[in-house]
Amino acid sequence: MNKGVSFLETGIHNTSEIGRLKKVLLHRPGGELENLMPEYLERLLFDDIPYLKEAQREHDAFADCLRQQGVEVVYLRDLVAESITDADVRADLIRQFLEESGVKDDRLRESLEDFLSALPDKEMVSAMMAGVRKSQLRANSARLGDYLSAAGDDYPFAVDPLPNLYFTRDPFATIGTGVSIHKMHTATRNRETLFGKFIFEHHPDYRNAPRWYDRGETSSLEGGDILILSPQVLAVGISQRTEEDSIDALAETVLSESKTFRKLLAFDIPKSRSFMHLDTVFTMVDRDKFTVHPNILQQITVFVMELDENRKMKIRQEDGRLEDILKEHLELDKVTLIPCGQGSEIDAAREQWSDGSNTLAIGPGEVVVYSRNYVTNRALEEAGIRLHTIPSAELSRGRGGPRCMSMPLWREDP
Ligand SMILES: NC(=[NH2+])NCCC[C@H](N)C(=O)O
Repeated sequence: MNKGVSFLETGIHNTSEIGRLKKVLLHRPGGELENLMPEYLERLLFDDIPYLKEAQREHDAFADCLRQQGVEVVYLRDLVAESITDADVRADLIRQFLEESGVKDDRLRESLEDFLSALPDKEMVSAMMAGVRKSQLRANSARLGDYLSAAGDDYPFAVDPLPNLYFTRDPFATIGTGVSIHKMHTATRNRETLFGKFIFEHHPDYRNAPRWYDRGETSSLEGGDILILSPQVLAVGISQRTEEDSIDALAETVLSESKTFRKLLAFDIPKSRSFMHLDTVFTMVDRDKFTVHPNILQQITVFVMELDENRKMKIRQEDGRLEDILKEHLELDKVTLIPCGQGSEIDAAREQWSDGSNTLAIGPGEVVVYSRNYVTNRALEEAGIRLHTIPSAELSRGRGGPRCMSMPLWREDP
């Protein structure tokens, strides 16, 4: 395939986990983290409140590390702002955003519309991401302030924050030259996918990308569950966040419409908060090497999905060890699994909780990892993997690592 042409056509080229990374989408955490309150943490999928200034410093170190390795970094806020191609698109974005934010009261909605409309594009997108405090609207209009006080509702937000946005891996995913836009498992994250919808409908560089899945579907699918093992083989987790029905639908479109993919391996993993996505327990670090959380290895079941000669989906369960299953389907001589925590049950559990198994490959055998997971990192190094280590004290409090915090837009073929 002519890479140059495909890149110009859809803006996306992502046929593996490990091909040299050329362009990646990040989100620098912003005001949304300062709208976290202890009583709403669980609903907002956080376990603690990161210190924003440090989280931004760590995130900038992540972006700089990628740039130093020749990766072009683009930011979600900028892509959304660049998708606002005219006044109608802008009005549409505001309208849909407020509708999906559950703003029902007319006066409140009008006041929010005024508030957002008065901001320049980038600031408006940041304000949507951060959420809107009622106190910000009160400051804008004394009359609305009286009304809000009279309404007797002491919930402090007119619009909730979107604190999980820095995990750009999840709301949509690039696969081959196309994209799947997701229906998220929780209401908290579902509004994030609206930004994806606008980018892939309006952004001049990305609006031609084929759509493998859409946010209007009824079952949930999240990007942390989607791994591109090779240009032919996709892996998708059946997890706390991704349902079997979604995998059936994704397999149907990707296997029949994409140029290269021939098989989908569905990984059934335990459904729990600490293993929310497949990429929290399993990531690819080289052509034939993977890092995996050893404490759940026995609990993973793999199903193979393929279209037969009549283009009917065939599904069969694989038995045997994970390394043998991977070896067979990736047509390799040998596969090495590198256990998170280097064989210690305790170190594995602790480091997996802070995303020790969640590596971002920027080329074959070369990955970005969190500094705090030093036991796992030693195991990776001993297995011959080259590490780029980034600071992680604050970012890790959101329960996601370097892979969760990145969405590749363009990788070279592996
Ligand atoms: N791809 C990932 N593993 N993403 C991690 C997302 C973490 C986020 N707090 C959530 O619960 O949704």
